[in-house]
Amino acid sequence: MSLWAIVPVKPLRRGKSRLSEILSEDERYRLNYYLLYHTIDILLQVEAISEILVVSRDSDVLTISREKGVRTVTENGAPELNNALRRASLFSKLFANEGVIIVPADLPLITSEDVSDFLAQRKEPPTMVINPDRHRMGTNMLFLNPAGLINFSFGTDSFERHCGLARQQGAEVVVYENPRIALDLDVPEDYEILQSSSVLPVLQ
Ligand SMILES: Nc1nc2c(ncn2[C@@H]2O[C@H](COP(=O)(O)OP(=O)(O)OP(=O)(O)O)[C@@H](O)[C@H]2O)c(=O)[nH]1
Ligand SMILES: C=C(OP(=O)(O)O)C(=O)O
Repeated sequence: MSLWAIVPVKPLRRGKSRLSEILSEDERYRLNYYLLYHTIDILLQVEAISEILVVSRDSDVLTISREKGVRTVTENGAPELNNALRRASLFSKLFANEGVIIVPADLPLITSEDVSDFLAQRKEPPTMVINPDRHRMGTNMLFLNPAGLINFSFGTDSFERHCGLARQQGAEVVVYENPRIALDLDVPEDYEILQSSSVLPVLQ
């Protein structure tokens, strides 16, 4: 039995561009580097996850990930999150007979217990577990079983869209709302919330 985690990662010098008002390019690079390590370290501790797959077009991201002992897939085609996830999913669904969990690398507060608790919500397939962002608009964590249950549709207002797509497939949808999973680091306001929780030592 096999449950795969897929982690999409933008090039370290390009990711978190919406923070460019408050962080220099070097600071954003260091932040992205920290978030990549943090995400892999957390996922390595989650017992229910059998394989971790990082998808990126950045050779440094792929090298770091392999050094940490996780699988990688090189993104191809137009640089876009749903394309990258589709490619990783094509590979993982050959093996992931217990489904896939999508974990964006910009959830700085998550712990391995949060991921385990999220996965504990899964039902018999077809099923989807989803944790929206703190505005209940975006999608911050997604579990699908079977792995190809829906076509990924990340982007503006993806929370309701992902729920609708899964229901169209007759899947049982569980909405899980853990506030740590709900905090993704997108805009300066998110960064201010994080600074007050002292979880980003690399930039302090
Ligand atoms: N492989 C891959 N990952 C992506 C791509 N776009 C976003 N991601 C990753 O998907 C997750 C969520 O992305 P966003 O919240 O949009 O973060 P971001 O793209 O770094 O942020 P901005 O540059 O501010 O738009 C992060 O782990 C990103 O690194 C992409 O085109 N390819
Ligand atoms: C891509 C998404 O969000 P963001 O880029 O705002 O993190 C999403 O939630 O579907």
